[in-house]
Amino acid sequence: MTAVRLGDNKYGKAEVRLVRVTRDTARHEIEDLNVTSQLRGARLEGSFLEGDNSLVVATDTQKNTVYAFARDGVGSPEAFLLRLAEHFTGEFDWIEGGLWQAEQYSWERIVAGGAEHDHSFARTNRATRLAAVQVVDGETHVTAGLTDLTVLKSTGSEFHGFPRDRYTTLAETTDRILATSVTARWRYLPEAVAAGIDYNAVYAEVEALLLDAFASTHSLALQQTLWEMGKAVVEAVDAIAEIRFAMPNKHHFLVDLAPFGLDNPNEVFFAADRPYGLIEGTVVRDGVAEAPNAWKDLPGFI
Ligand SMILES: O=c1[nH]c(=O)c2[nH]c(=O)[nH]c2[nH]1
Repeated sequence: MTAVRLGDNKYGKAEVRLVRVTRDTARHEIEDLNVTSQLRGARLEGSFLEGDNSLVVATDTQKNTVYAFARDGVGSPEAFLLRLAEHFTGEFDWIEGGLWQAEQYSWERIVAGGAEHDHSFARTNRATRLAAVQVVDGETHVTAGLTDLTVLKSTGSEFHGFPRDRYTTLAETTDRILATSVTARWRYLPEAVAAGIDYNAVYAEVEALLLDAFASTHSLALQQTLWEMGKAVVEAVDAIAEIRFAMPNKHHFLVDLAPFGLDNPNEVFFAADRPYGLIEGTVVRDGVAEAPNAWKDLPGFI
């Protein structure tokens, strides 16, 4: 008979949509999140193997806990997820760990009648903020990040010097469009987490550093731009141990206008959506211990 066993597992409620309005004054604040809570524990095996639900903290209960905790405020997605992690692992002794994730959508105040409005907002859609708290083997890891940060340089990007073989058709260029949609996740040093981090301030700082490095790097390859962006973050923010990137190269091809008797001095492009180059890399602070568990089950990263 074939022997089988239950491998890695976790369970919970995915994509709990939460909007929290803070209305202590007439000037309201909003926090708009998508929260996922998943629990792990060796004793939960019975729920998979036999349908024994005696230790299953229902996914519905996890969802309710998210909303109940929001009554006391969110503050930052990282702090909110840490509260959830501490609650589930503290309240139920068989819950050994889990993965708590959040996306946060950004809104800005509408300017109405020349002034920022107190309670009207517009979605900015610049990037989606990411946060994750991972509890594995009694250790807590906090990662933060962003996705869909779409950026483009209309010059200041070259790509040449690559090997040519019989399948190579790509022309060398000293002036091309460089465009990408950045997904990045960075891991906070455990000692910085223990000392306390202003997660919202660091998020704003990292987003600004990424944009600054993308803009100010004269790029010889998207790989080099990735390195410069990561290096800027790790050098500037002491609390960050490493930053990982996934960057699609959103190719823009010069359109041949010669059939129409026109030249095209790098002005008219076809924005292809696929295939795309996919450049991934990690920039690591020298001397810090690796933490593979921090990245367990996080989408999009090796
Ligand atoms: O920045 C780039 N890196 C590559 O590895 C690559 N390969 C390619 O065809 N174009 C590019 N651009």
